[in-house]
Amino acid sequence: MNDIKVALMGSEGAGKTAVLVRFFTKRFIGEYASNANSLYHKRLSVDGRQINLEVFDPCSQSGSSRCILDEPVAWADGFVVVYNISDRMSFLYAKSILRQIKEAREESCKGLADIPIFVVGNKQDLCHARQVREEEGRSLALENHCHFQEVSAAEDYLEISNLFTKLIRHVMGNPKYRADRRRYSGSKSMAKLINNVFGKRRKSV
Ligand SMILES: Nc1nc2c(ncn2[C@@H]2O[C@H](COP(=O)(O)OP(=O)(O)OP(=O)(O)O)[C@@H](O)[C@H]2O)c(=O)[nH]1
Repeated sequence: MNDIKVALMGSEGAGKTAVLVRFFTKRFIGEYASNANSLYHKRLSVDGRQINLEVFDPCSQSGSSRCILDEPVAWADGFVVVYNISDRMSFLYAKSILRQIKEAREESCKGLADIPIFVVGNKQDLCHARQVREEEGRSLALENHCHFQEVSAAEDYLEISNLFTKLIRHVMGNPKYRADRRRYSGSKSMAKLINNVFGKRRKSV
C-alpha cells in the first residue's frame, strides 16, 4: 500500500472542498460546512498500485494560513493550490501560497522543484465573469515549476480525476517520496505527526 499525502491550499471560497469532493464522490454538492481543518482519506488504485490517499483541507476561515502552511510543507508529498478564475484576489493569494511553500521548503533545505505542485484555476464555468486569464495561471505555474490546469468542480469530473491521478503518479515517481517511504515505512511517527498537526478529525467521503 502506498500512502500519499496531499495538501489543498487556496483562499476562502476558491472551491478546495468542492474540487476534492468532486474527485472523491464524482458529485458537486454546492455548499460545505467548513469551520475546521479536515483530513480526508480514500483508497484507490492507480496503474495497478493500491493507494491510501490522505488529503488535508484546511479551513481558510481560521485566518491563520501561515501557521496552517508550516506543517503541511513538511507533511505533504504534493500540493494542490486552488484559485477561483473569477476572483483575482484568490489568484494573488495562490501566488503568495506558492511563495510561502517555497520559503518554507528553502528553510528546511528541501527546495521546491522536488515536490509536485498543481496550480488549479477552478470555476471555469464562470468564464463570463473571468478575472484571471488562463495564460496568467499557466505562467504562474511555469515560473514556480508547477503543473497547471483549469477545472470546474461544478461541471467536470474527468478533468479533476485526471488531475489527481497525475499528481499521484508524480508523487510516486518522486525520488524524495520513495526515500521518505523507506524511512517511514512501518513507523508510527507520521501517524503521530498527523494527529498532532491536524487533531484526530478524519473524514471518509
Ligand atoms: N460556479 C461554481 N461554483 C463553485 C465551484 N466550485 C465551488 N463552487 C462554489 O464556491 C463556494 C465555495 O466552495 P468551497 O468548496 O466551500 O470552497 P473552499 O475553498 O473549500 O472554501 P473554505 O472552506 O472557506 O476555505 C461554494 O458555494 C461552492 O458551491 C465551481 O467550479 N463553479
